[in-house]
Amino acid sequence: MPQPIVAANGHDTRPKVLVPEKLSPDGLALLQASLEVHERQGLSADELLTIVGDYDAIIVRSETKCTASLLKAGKKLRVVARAGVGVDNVDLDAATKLGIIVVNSPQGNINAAAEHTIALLMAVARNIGAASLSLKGGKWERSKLVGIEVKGKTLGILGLGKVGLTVARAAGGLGMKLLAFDPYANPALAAAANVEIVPTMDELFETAEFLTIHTPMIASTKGLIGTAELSKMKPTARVLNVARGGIVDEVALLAALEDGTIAGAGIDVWTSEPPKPGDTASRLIDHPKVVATPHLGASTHEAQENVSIDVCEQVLSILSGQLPRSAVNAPIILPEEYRTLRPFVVLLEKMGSLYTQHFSPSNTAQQLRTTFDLTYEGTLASANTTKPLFAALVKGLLSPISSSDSLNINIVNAELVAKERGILINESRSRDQVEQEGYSASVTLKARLDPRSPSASRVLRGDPFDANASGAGRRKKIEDQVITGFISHNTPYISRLGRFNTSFVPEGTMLLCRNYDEPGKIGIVGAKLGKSGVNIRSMTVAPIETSATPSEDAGMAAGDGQREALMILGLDRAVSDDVRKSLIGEEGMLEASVVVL
Ligand SMILES: NC(=O)C1=CN([C@@H]2O[C@H](COP(=O)(O)OP(=O)(O)OC[C@H]3O[C@@H](n4cnc5c(N)ncnc54)[C@H](O)[C@@H]3O)[C@@H](O)[C@H]2O)C=CC1
Ligand SMILES: O=C(O)C(=O)COP(=O)(O)O
Repeated sequence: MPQPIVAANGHDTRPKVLVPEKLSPDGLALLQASLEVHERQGLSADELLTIVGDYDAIIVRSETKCTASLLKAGKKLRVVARAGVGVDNVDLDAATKLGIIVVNSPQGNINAAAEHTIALLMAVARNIGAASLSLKGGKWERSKLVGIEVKGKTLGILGLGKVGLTVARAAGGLGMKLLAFDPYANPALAAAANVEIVPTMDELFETAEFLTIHTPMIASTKGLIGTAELSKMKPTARVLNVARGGIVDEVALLAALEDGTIAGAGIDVWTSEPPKPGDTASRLIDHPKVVATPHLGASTHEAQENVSIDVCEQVLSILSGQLPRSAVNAPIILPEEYRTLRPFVVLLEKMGSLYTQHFSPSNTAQQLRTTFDLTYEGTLASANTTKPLFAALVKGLLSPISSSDSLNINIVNAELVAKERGILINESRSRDQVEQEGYSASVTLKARLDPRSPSASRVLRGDPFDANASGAGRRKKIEDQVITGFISHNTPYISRLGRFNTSFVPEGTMLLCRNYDEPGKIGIVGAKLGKSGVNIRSMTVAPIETSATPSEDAGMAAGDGQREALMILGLDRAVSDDVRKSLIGEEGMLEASVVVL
């Protein structure tokens, strides 16, 4: 949980949450201890745009339009929380691109929406709206307001998801016959609720005495019910919409009511909310055959408490570095799964960063354009998801060459970002036992020739060393660009770097020197570093019997079969590039790179 932090100047530096709509205080109370919560109802779109940049999270209902420009203006935004189900007011593509997690509350108001649908069903069947108005107007019109019973009538359900099924169960209790059209319906759940799934939408339109809509508002459902569909319905039929305005075309619905194509409608949601005076929605609201409510489906105390607590808990999770339970634009990862993966997330980020700094420092943020094989070995091969590891690797690869504020990479946008930067990562699993030295899982990152550029076969990439150095100091084959890491006692280790088997903790500033395995090399490096005021904190030497031959490995003098060693030094401060270069000039020193991990 984020802790309250007060800066030296006394200002509150807790993460900030903007709440521009009415949210139940039950959830907000959870935030108040560790976050700065600003409830600002009634802001215009422009005002919102001006202030959103100050906030780490925004919690909305259906009124706030989280457009691409609003999300872009939210420079610090890490989460958009929708206290409800429908996320059609959030530009999900833009959020994903920006690495902003969008969460919702998929269960909290389902019952409320279903009960509201039943309320409209009964109100439409029994003329409740008109009767109430008439009586309040001093009239007593019993014979004019005779209704119909729903018992024995057919309810057609378009969209048999959570709300649709809950409506079905309640309507079944009222003795209705239940039909549904939903290409993705769960047949077992449908059968258990006595719902017959029909193969075509037309069958629903033709048979239903009441048609109720419970699909989300997405491109394929916008205007799903128009003049053609309404004309297939019985003249006695009534339409209910507690899903979203615009799924039923309002102009077509008004015409169908006026010319008697259908008998009535119960509508909770509108194309434009609130409807503007004089527009079609307003004419529908005034229509005597319509029972209208102002988007009240989720407006019960119970539902508002549920959704508020649900999304506030998720905001807290995300702002404290955990994963939410209902991310709309990210994979669902169970907390216990994430706990197991967490040390490897740290390892993968370090491996990515080590790769770029050691093997590929001349690349730019725009294009890393490399193909990698990433293999999860041992027990890690059975992980349900590797998304957080993938994201950590992409972040690590790019962090040394991107400014940190442009680098909001997480499970939401990692794949997109990798694609944009030309990075191809092939993930695979190897169940071979890696039980040794107290660890049972490891990860290997291997660069390989980019199949996208055939000419790459002779291109030697990633010279981490001095391009002016001659002979052995010059270049490294892409096949040698391998890093293996493992976790022991929650600490990340590198066990292979290039051709060297080693074991070191990738942390802080490190100097990596390849040299002939001869006496005196450590002394030379130590003296040079000491002269420039740099202390050595740790040291590991990894020897190798080199296998390179001059013909295979252009520019490498190691083909003479001389033993090489990789010296890995942990340093207490940064090393200037001049000092690094001066090391390569020394007798038997082949390469030197500095990495910060
Ligand atoms: N009026 C209000 O206050 C409330 C409105 N809602 C609305 O209800 C919608 C549904 O909510 P849930 O049931 O929780 O969603 P859900 O995702 O559980 O169910 C939606 C169902 O619609 C189906 N579907 C999608 N396209 C379809 C199509 N072209 N034809 C037939 N079926 C299709 C899906 O397969 C899915 O089973 C939400 O998206 C939201 O817009 C939800 C809560 C409150
Ligand atoms: O949850 C939904 O999809 C709703 O439509 C509820 O909207 P609201 O939060 O009441 O503005």
